[in-house]
Amino acid sequence: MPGAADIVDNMAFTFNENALMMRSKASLYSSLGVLEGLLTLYQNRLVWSEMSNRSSNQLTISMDVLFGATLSPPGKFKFKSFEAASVTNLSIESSTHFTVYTIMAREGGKRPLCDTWTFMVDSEEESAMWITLLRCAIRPKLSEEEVNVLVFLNPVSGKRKALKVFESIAKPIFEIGGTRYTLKITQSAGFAARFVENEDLSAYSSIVVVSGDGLLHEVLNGLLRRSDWPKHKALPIGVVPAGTGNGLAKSLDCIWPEQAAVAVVKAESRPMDIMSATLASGKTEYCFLSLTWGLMADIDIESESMRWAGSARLDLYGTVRVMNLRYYGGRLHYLPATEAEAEDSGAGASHKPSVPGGMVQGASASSSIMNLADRTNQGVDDAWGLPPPSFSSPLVRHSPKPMASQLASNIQPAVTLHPTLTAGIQLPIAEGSLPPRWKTIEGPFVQVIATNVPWLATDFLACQKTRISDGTMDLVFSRNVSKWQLIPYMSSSAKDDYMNKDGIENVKARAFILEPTGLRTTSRSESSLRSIQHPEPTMTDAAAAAVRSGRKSTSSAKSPENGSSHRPLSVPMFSSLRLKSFGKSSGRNARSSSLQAPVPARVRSEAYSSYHQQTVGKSSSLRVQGLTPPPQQPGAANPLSDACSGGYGSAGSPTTTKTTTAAIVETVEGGASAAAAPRPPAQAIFSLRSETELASMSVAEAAAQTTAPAFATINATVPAPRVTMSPATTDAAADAAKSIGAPDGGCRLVGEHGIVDLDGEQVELGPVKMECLANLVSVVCPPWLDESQCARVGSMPLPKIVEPIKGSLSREGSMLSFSNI
Ligand SMILES: Nc1ncnc2c1ncn2[C@@H]1O[C@H](COP(=O)(O)OP(=O)(O)OP(=O)(O)O)[C@@H](O)[C@H]1O
Repeated sequence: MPGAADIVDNMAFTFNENALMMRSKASLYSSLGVLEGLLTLYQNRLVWSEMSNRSSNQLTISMDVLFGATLSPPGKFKFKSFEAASVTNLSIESSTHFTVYTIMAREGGKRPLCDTWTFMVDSEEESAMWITLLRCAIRPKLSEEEVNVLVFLNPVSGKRKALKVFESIAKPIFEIGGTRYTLKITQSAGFAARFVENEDLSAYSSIVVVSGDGLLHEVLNGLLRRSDWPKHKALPIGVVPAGTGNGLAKSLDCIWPEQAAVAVVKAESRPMDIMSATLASGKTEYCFLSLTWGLMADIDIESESMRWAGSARLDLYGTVRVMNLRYYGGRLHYLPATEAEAEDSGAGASHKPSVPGGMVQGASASSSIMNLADRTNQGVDDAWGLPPPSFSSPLVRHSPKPMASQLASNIQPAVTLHPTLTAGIQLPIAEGSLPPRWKTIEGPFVQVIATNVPWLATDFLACQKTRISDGTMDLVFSRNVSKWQLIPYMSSSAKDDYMNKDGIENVKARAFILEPTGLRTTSRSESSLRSIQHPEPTMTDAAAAAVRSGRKSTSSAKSPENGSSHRPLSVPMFSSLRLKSFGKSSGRNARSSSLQAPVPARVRSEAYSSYHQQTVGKSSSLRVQGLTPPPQQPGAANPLSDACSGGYGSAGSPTTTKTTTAAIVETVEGGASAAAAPRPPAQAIFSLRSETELASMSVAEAAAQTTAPAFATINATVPAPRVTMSPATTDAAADAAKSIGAPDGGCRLVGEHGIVDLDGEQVELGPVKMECLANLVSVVCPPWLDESQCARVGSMPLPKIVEPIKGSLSREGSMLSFSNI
């Protein structure tokens, strides 16, 4: 029977950018019993291979689906929930066993599958090291010490279940994933905004809300009101959905709280545009979701009193409103996106978000985590009956398929938009006064939606082709349309091909100005529509307040002019204009803005890279514009004004906001790359020499000679980042390493990104490696760790010697292949 060493000796592996981080013998708890094997951690996957004469099962877990690692008690455990798993496993201080946690998306929007895999290694130290390195691999951008997530929880979100969602799902997932957090339960509306506006945020690595879109809107605006906001623009912001509409979470394909919590653990982010809207009062609000005027805003705001119905309130009241359509007088001026912009964002775009890798989807609070034994060979029907996606039969390597939403990882920054697209345009807009390329559409309108995301609520697909970081927004509007034409659009069955047909018009725009003329009618008869073409807008606060409180008196009044069901209102009546998400909370915000707003009966809005909340402007009293950057400290760089130098429609520096794969948002000046830029690789202290070479020289000599990267000289036996040295040389090695600044603990860095000569072909080597000389266990020092952090990893108690890795390189494809098992 071949031993482990024989098997490993005969391994042939294809070397690619997937760097090896650790490998040791490990037994896997499975339905077949405890199987002996070899566990290998690569940067992008965890591979376990059985070492047995009888069978040679193999398990490959992609890092995309792996979100946690904890010590665990001996034996095979079946957990009923994340909470149970965390309570049991996190109380363990040392063990030779550890468990890894996976989560995978399922088709059809079903609750994701969660799973656990338990391994046994030779020593407690080795087990601890596995946990450390697994967590490094799961969240490659941040060390555990750097993570401190500021969590705001709105206890009154949605059906008031946010606390339960947090306690039973998010919190245990954070803990399992080694993610420190600071929880703030909001005491009132405005609590979170005040906190982020005034408190020192330097201790936090990201901000996450457990709520709907409304609280996120609050947080974004609080953040952008800070005088030092540019300092925080790269702070990721995310949402664990627990609200009513949850439009952002849906648009990010992250509607299950588990998915969102896992995304937070992984600390990955993606860019997102922001829309700025300036109210008539001069107050600027930032939105990440949409701006609605007319039908949608009415539904949202006027159904506030039906919050008890959860998200159904939007459907229920939506039906009422569609059956009793209102028509609003107004003009919509917009700057169309250029053909190139429209092509970039529209053609072939999916409503599925593009999400960097690593986003995984989760399970429910009531779901339980089960062991392999409970799942193997079970069907997919059982949410926990994972048909072992990663537990394959011999010779069939199975890599769990990344979730469907993991599309392009190279999210492009938002297209540069000029923050002065509407500057210089005077309101009211006189005939011919708009700059070139601007277009005007006359109302009356049933609705105008400016959307930055496809979904405004979990069941309302507003515009399938909208993309959250293309630097443009989609205007979707309806004018002379009947309720019957609207129904298909209002249902979630609306697809792209529905646009620009049957009364649903859609254009891509870079900026727009909405100029309500002050009238609302419930009739679409020609005479009614004609009669409101040129109303005399006047506005009183009382009337605005009536609108904002959703009273319908004005809309139902008879026209004194023609006796039809509409009439020019005694005071102009405007639809709600909502900034924010399709949630009620935003309505409150919107209303308060409106109340303070003076008369101007125009709305001006501009997305330069907008946060888009379903922002609001309820009524003529709102004026929305996207031009005013948040106040800044003197001398501070202002990405908004810096980008203002061109004329109308000209491009300037991109100003974007980022969100996570799941839900994380962060502002970035100059595009996604600024925030996404990897940390510089750790400094190379040693270069790696071939085994033979090192064996023939003393450690001190080797240390002295290997101060420069020398991967080009390395031959094909090198990719296993380890060399064999006798224990006698260990102390000397440690001393030598210390003398040139290598970390304590017998570990040293052995190189940085470099090139190896592989069968005559130059192959790029992965990240910096750290070699632990003391016991020949090699780990890769991830590029995001600096030298001292590597030292910390290296100084951990190290496992016993594991089998040396030998073998030869071959280029037989991109995946690791085992030739002999
Ligand atoms: N403790 C609190 N009491 C009352 N209101 C609060 C509190 N905390 C936050 N709010 C406000 O509640 C509003 C509702 O927000 P949230 O978005 O969380 O829920 P939702 O409206 O049900 O969901 P969605 O916005 O997705 O439809 C927010 O605008 C926020 O300002």
